[in-house]
Amino acid sequence: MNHGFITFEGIDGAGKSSHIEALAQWLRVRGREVLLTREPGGTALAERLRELLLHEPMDALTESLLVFAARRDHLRQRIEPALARGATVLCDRFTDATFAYQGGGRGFDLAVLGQLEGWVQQGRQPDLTLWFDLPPTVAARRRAAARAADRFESEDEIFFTRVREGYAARATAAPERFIRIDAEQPREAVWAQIERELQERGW
Ligand SMILES: Nc1ncnc2c1ncn2[C@@H]1O[C@H](COP(=O)(O)OP(=O)(O)O)[C@@H](O)[C@H]1O
Ligand SMILES: Cc1cn([C@H]2C[C@H](O)[C@@H](COP(=O)(O)OP(=O)(O)O)O2)c(=O)[nH]c1=O
Repeated sequence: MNHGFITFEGIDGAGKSSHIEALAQWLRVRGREVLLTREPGGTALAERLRELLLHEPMDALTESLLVFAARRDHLRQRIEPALARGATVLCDRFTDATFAYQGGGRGFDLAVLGQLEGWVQQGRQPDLTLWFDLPPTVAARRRAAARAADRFESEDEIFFTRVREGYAARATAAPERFIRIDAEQPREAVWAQIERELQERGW
């Protein structure tokens, strides 16, 4: 039976948060220890950096350094120890979000992001990435109905189109770990796809 590191990705409003808890339950009833966490965040330090990232104005390099600083702390304090004891880690966003938002959305240098990724992760990559993909217009409609926008969520459709392209490029570069979830479907169909994809892969 598979275990390891699963990440959830997609533009804001794609429906990730609605399914991550359901997947945690699905794994727990199958006897797995599950760590449910998120980025930026997951440790006291990283949650403080998250507050700054979501609300304080800053340039794309500062943003990139802060998300990777938060990630470093999160990996060392929580993700790596959980994987070492055999738990399954479910993380709401990880480095693909940095390539999509800072790289795609903000247009920041992908080569620099690749170097930071190498330093911070020392080769660690998710075993599986569920990419919730849908048109930015649909996601914007869902967000508008659900919550007040933070610094990223107030960006326009062009920004989210670039973020989506950033995810698509990461998926093309690592097809073995990416699963594209059709997030435009009704909730039940999204969940059915997630369950099917995991079962097919022996999770
Ligand atoms: N498949 C779906 N169809 C319609 N609305 C959805 C679907 N999945 C989630 N939603 C709604 O869209 C909003 C954003 O979902 P959320 O899970 O917070 O997205 P994310 O975590 O990806 O930003 C919420 O109000 C949620 O109830
Ligand atoms: C992990 C990560 C997130 N982000 C952004 C994307 C999201 O808009 C925001 C927070 O993500 P998220 O937790 O999905 O927001 P919410 O709680 O509102 O659903 O941070 C980056 O820009 N780069 C990153 O590396």
